[in-house]
Formats: sequence, structure tokens, C-alpha cells
Amino acid sequence: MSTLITTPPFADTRTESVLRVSGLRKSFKQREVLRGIDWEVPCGRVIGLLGRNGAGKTTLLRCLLGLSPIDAGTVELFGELMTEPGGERMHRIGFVPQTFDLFPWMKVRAYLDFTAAFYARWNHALAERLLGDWQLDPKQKIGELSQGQRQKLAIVRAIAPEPDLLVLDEPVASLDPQARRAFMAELLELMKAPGKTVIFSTHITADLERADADITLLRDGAIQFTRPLAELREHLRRAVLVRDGGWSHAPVVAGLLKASLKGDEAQLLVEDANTESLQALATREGATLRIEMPTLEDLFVELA
Ligand SMILES: Nc1ncnc2c1ncn2[C@@H]1O[C@H](COP(=O)(O)OP(=O)(O)OP(=O)(O)O)[C@@H](O)[C@H]1O
Repeated sequence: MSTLITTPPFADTRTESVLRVSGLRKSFKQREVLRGIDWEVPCGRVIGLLGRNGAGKTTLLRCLLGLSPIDAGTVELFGELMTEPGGERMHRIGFVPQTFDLFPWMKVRAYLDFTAAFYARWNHALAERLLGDWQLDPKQKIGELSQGQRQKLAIVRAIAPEPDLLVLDEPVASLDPQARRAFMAELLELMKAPGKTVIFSTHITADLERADADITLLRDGAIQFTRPLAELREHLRRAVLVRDGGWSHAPVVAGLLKASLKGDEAQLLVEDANTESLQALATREGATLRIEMPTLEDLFVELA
């Protein structure tokens, strides 16, 4: 049984890469979290980074941005190695960390003005509009903001420089549903400008569906695949075989990625399912066949 979906080469129109990672390794003490990451992110896409708790998403994002030292491998951003001095490159990157605990004594607007001074580009009108839309009081101290309000501020700070690459580590974890939708709408608006790329880690698969993201799965310290959501939808099916008496072992069919046995049902996640072979398998096994289209959440549960 295949446990890994191979990454197809991207089409010619998408070969320009924002990010190229090769053989990236990272350990904490004796524990190797990233075990040779090879990853290429094409320009102009929204990438959803998925992986279970502790899979290493935060670690990977921090390593990519030079916020955490790496043990081996290379990271290239905008065509330049991260080891090269990169003042200008950093102007093109926006980052929303998982938690934002900086400058509790500063007031919201003062913090944004202070941060703006570090960037070559800063869209003051956009920052003001977002403060209003997201009901952030410019005069409130950061230390007095709720977790969700802090996350909103971190997003404003990351978006205002109109970065070419926006990296967000679980940006919506503390946001209420309205704020999440508003944030996703801003993200998609930002993406309308040519050449913008977004990488965000999340557990909320519905947001990735809304953004029509490319899905990257991090598991066992490696990138298992990066594929457009539409392509996953087109190629992956769940075949459910049902028979009285259940299953002692999982049936096997071409393209099988994962099988799980639950009572009378054998659930097979299959790539490029051939309906005839599945039907023949069901007949051979004395089972009825149902073919379903898995949701992204189903896929995550099955593959992560
Ligand atoms: N500074 C650190 N020191 C030691 N271990 C660390 C450190 N940072 C992360 N780890 C470990 O590395 C592993 C990956 O953590 P990481 O935060 O990158 O996972 P994640 O995929 O972002 O998880 P989650 O979805 O829960 O946010 C975990 O086992 C974690 O305990």
C-alpha cells in the first residue's frame, strides 16, 4: 500500500519559486523534528501547511524565516540563500507568529507607527481601515488586548507592508468566526495583486477550501506532498465496501493510499480510483460498494 502521494511537477506557468528548501534538518536536543525537508513553493499561490499537533509546522516556518537556526540543508527565499545578508528581502516578508506577546506597554497605533518605520513600504490607509473593520482601539495598550485582538493586530502588522510573501502560523486560532471570515476575505483580496504568495499553517480546513489553497502535508519530519486542493478533490476518492461479518484484513486495490476497517465497513482512500476495478473488488469480496468524495478534513484525518 502506498502511504505517500508523490508531488507532481508544477506546470510551466508556476515554475517561478518564492521558496526553495532542500534537505532541511532541525533537532531539539536529541529529537529530530525536521528530517530532510525538500519543498518548493511557487509564486502567486496560497499554501495551506497541514500537519498534526507537534508535526513541526511552527518549527519549519521559523526555520524558513531565519528565526530559528537550522542543522543542515538550505533555504532560498526570492532566489537567494537565507545565509546571504537579506535586509531588502525581509521587507518583502510578512509574518504572523502563533503567539504575539511583544511590547505590552505600547499602544496599538504607536506600535504600528513604530513598526512602519522599519519597512520600505507601508500601507497606512490599509492599516487604518483594518483597525476600524476589526474594532481595534488604536489607543489601547497591547498588554490589555485579548488573545484574538492581539492576533488581529499581528495580522494588520504583517499585511500593512504589502509583503510579497506572507507567512502565518495558525493565524485564526483565536479569532471568532466573523473575524476568521473577514481575515480570509482580506487574505484573498491581498492575493489579487500579482506575484503575492501566502503560506499559512492551520487546522481549520474550511479556510483552506475557501482560499482554494495548495495543500502541503508535513508528516514524519518531511513534506509528504504539495498539491492544489482542486487536484486532490479530482483524484482522491473514498471507496466504502460493506459486508456482513466485517473484515479480517484490508482489501487491496490499485492506487490504495490508506485502508481502515470499521465494523462491516472497509474504507479505502484511493488515488485515481478505477470504478470497474473497485466494483470487481467488491464483487470478489461479497460486499456492496459506495464511492464518496472525501472532504479536506477527511483527507487530513486519513493522511496526516
Ligand atoms: N524550543 C523548543 N525546544 C524543544 N522542543 C521544541 C521546541 N520547539 C518545538 N519543539 C518540539 O518540536 C516538535 C514540533 O513542534 P512545533 O511547534 O513545530 O509543532 P506544530 O506542528 O507547530 O504543532 P501545533 O499544531 O501543536 O502548533 C514538538 O515535539 C515540540 O515539542
